[in-house]
Amino acid sequence: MNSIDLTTKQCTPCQGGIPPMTIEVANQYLALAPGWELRDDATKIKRTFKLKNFMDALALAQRVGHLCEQEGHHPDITIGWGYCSVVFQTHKINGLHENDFIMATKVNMLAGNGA
Ligand SMILES: C[C@H](O)[C@H](O)[C@H]1CNC2=NC(N)=NC(=O)C2=N1
Repeated sequence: MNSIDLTTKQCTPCQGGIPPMTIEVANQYLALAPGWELRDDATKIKRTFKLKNFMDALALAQRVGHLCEQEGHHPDITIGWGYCSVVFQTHKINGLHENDFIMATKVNMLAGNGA
């Protein structure tokens, strides 16, 4: 599991009709996505990036948004002074899918090591 580089994978369309990832599997995927945490009974993942000010948070949100639009898998993003929080869920299954973790690792790569 740890040897898989999710950043080399693409999001695949999720049509629903499959069960969401179990918490056990989600925890294994989390090991590949440093900084991300499970939320809402393991139906979502979240990471909050700290930035220097409001405009840097806004800029990160824009960059994350463009990346996610390219992949067709979209986050909920919240920004404020000095932070940008990113949440992923696969809506069709009201829970987590590998796509969410692919995006988490791609966002990590884009954002650098900001915690
Ligand atoms: C049709 C379209 O591909 C889907 O509605 C996509 C769009 N972006 C999405 N983004 C996220 N985060 N979860 C989804 O289930 C999702 N579904």
